[in-house]
Amino acid sequence: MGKHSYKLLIAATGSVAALKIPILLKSLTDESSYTFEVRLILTEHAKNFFDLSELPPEVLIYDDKSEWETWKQRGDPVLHIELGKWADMMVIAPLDANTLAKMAQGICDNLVTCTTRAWDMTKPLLFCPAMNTRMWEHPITAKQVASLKEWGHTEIPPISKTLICGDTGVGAMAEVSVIVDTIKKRSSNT
Ligand SMILES: CC(C)(CO)[C@@H](O)C(=O)NCCC(=O)N/C=C\S
Repeated sequence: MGKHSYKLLIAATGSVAALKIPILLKSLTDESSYTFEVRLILTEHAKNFFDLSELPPEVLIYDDKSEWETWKQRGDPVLHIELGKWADMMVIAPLDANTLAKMAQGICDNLVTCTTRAWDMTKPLLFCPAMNTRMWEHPITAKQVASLKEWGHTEIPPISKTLICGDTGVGAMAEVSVIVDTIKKRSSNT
C-alpha cells in the first residue's frame, strides 16, 4: 500500500467515550501505511473528558471560539465552511445523544453542528454514537440515526459493554480498532 495523504476531520462531542480521543488520534497518526492529516473539532462538552495535552502535537484543534478567531469581518474565512472544504472525510467519534438530535433536526449552534450542516454529501461522513443504554433505547434515537443514514452518512454502531456508569448494555462507542479499520477501508475506496 503506497503512502496515502488523506485529510481527516475528527469531531468529538460530549459523551464520556470522548476519553478515547487521544488513543484514536494516536492510532490514526501513527499509521505507517497511511498518512492521515488529522484535524480535530470539539464541542464544549467534549472538553470535559480528556486533556488536550494528551493529543499528538501535529493535530490542529478547533473549538467554538476558533470560529471567531478566523472570522472578524466580511471577506474573512468561515471556519465551518473551510474545514468542510478541506476534509476528505469527517468522523464524529463519539456522537453524543445531543449532537445526534441536533444533526437530525438541522440545528447548527456550534462549530461541530455547523460543519455537519454544511457538509458536502458527496464526501464520506462516519458517525459513532455513544450514550447511556437508556438513551440509546429511547425510541427517538432510532429515528434520528435513520435520518442520518438516509442522507448517506455511515453509522459505526455502538456496542454492548458494562458502561463507565455501571449500566450494562448497548451504548458504548465502537472499539477504536474498529473505527480505525473502517476509516482506512473507506478512505482507500474513495
Ligand atoms: C467510556 C467507555 C468507552 C469505557 O469503555 C464506554 O463506557 C463508552 O463508550 N461509554 C459511552 C456511553 C456513555 O456515554 N455513557 C454515559 C453514561 S453510562
